[in-house]
Amino acid sequence: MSVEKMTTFQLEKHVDYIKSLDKKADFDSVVMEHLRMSGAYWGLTAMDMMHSLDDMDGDEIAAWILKCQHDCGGFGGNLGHDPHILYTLNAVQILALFDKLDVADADKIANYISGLQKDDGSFAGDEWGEIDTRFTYAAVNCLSILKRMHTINVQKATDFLVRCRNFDGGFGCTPGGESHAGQIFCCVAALAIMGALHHVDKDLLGWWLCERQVKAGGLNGRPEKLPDVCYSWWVLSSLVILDRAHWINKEKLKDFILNCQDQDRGGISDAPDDAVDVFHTFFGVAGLSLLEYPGIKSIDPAYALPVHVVDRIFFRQKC
Ligand SMILES: CN(C(=O)[C@H](Cc1cnc[nH]1)NC(=O)OCc1ccccc1)[C@@H](Cc1ccccc1)C(=O)N[C@@H](Cc1c[nH]c2ccccc12)C(=O)NO
Ligand SMILES: [Zn+2]
Repeated sequence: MSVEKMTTFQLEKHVDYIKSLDKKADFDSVVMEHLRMSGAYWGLTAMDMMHSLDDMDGDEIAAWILKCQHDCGGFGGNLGHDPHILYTLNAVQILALFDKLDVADADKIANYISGLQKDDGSFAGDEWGEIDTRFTYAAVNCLSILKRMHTINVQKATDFLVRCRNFDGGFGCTPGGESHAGQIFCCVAALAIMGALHHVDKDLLGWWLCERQVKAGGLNGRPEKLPDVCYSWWVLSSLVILDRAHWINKEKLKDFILNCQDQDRGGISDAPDDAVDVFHTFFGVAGLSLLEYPGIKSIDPAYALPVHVVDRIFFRQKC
């Protein structure tokens, strides 16, 4: 049994790592260029959880986001990139972080998203028509934040997700698709936002999810796979929504995530001693947040936004 170096959360190092990203023009930033909107959402949400969103220029970022919007209402992953439902969600999430939802035309965005819903209740990701439960989650999260849920057929959206339920209690990307932690998160979170969690067998799915924890403490995405920090989010957020989070060993998961930090340069990787990236840094901080690690703001397990942001959206007193 190797003695893992016991470590604490290196908050300041992770803040500096994320701030350094914008200036880098290395391989990663080129490869990730088409999903820069997602990268911005991961980095900025992590910054807010670490009490450092004020270090970022919200006005400059909001201006860039609006330049990524097309006439159809959808947002692309970067300037000049085609609109897609995933980046439209990320754009709206970032505006919510900065309390700048007022700069978005909610009706125009809702029109884009509702136009992607099919007769069977499913959602396409864009005009090319790929169907995936990820896109239902993106549609439902985004429209809920914009208060435009009435622009889609919620009952048919729910019926499609139920048709994607498997015998193991999990969900796949389409009916008959095998259960995968990422798809399970999307379906469980979307059902929670639509108030339809009664369609989920919490004990059956809770068992499948807690079985994702390996001896080393980390969580994997499917049976027999290696543990990966991002599954700390996909699996644990689903368990929190199903009220079964106490079925895993939280202490061992916390140590696994802390062990994936780069102690010197900051950032969190998918597994110990791997290269860090902004994606796993976000999902590592979000996992620690769900584990109620001291000094990290709470994150909402369904909206994937800090709780104070979700509260501001839904409970702001209209003066
Ligand atoms: C395109 N992506 C992936 O395929 C990652 C790759 C990976 C990371 N660790 C193990 N594999 N896989 C991934 O996100 O799988 C989780 C998943 C799968 C399907 C549905 C939802 C989540 C990553 C980017 C990436 C690529 C390569 C290495 C690290 C990060 C990615 O953008 N994932 C998306 C997953 C996703 C796509 N659509 C979504 C809709 C809602 C929620 C999540 C997503 C995301 O988390 N957006 O916020
Ligand atoms: Zn991962």
